[in-house]
Amino acid sequence: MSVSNGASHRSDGERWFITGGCGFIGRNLISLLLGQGVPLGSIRVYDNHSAGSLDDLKHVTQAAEEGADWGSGLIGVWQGDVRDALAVGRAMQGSTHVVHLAASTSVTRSVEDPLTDCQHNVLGVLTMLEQCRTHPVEAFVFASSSAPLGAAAQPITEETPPNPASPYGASKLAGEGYCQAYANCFDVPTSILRFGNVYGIHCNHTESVVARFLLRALEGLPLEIYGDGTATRDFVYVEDLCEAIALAARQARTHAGEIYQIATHRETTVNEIANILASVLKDQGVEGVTVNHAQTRVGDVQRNFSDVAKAKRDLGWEARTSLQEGLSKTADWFLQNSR
Ligand SMILES: C[C@H]1O[C@H](OP(=O)(O)OP(=O)(O)OC[C@H]2O[C@@H](n3cnc4c(=O)[nH]c(N)nc43)[C@H](O)[C@@H]2O)[C@@H](O)[C@@H](O)C1=O
Repeated sequence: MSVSNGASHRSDGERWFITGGCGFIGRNLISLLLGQGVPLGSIRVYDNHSAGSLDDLKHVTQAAEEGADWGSGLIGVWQGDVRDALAVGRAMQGSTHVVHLAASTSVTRSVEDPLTDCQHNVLGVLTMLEQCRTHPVEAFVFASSSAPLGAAAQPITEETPPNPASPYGASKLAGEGYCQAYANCFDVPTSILRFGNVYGIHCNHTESVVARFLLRALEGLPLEIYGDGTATRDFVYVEDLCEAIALAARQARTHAGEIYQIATHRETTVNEIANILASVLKDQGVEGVTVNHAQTRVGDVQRNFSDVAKAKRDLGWEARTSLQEGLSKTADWFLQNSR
């Protein structure tokens, strides 16, 4: 099957509501939707400004304004907490496609403070789903992760039994459960996407390995590898991931309650990431990148990569960007924006 990832979709009548839309993935999703022809006034962002603000969004488009209304010709940015049912209910009025990206995304922070992780990730999604029960929508896309699966046999598939290795994995698993329950019990068209390790442009998420490596290299500091660097992950380029979000949202009614792994089926070690980045940076004039080793983190799994056949079969999606190309684009963006 040839996969076009939905480039020519008609977007008439869609009104996108993106929680966490000022953050890394949100900014890229907005950029993709605008490129697909979704009008500015058909996109609304709901964000607590913890990982991004209106100013960050302005790297993607200048046409965004606090509180702008649907159809105003501007992206509306509404500030609020996803656990605040009243505020989120008000902001969501009129939306058709909800993408729930707002979350606490750090495995390490979840180990330090499991309760806060739970409050953001579990109560957050539940509050959003409650709103979709009372204000019906065409789609509710939930940003999950491979973290619910923990140290499972590799590659993981949608059939792999969950066994979270961290509170973060547990909170994402609970979110998946609520999405399935709301699809089964209340007919909310939920789509659960388990993201691989996302990297790419417009990233200010300084805790993920690619961003941290780049920021340190550009400051002339050694890359810090936790453990011996043989841990593996499945790195997916953010633009590819956003194509999957848009496709899943537009097909949520057909596949309500389904889980999809959104990654590349390629297993890459942290050492390989360090090596590719060092060579990409060298090509761009940043020489002499070095590496330090630090202790392994609690809650980390050793191996993780995903079978992605189900997303290709049902959604018509597959990742298109090679690791070399994606890391090169990412390094380029950091060189231009982080100094
Ligand atoms: C799917 C899942 O993906 C992410 O969780 P993560 O896999 O913990 O991501 P990470 O980028 O923190 O670590 C990846 C690997 O890289 C190792 N590592 C080495 N050296 C450094 C280092 O210097 N920094 C970091 N951060 N990691 C390092 C680290 O020990 C681990 O083995 C989240 O986005 C999460 O939201 C999510 O859903």
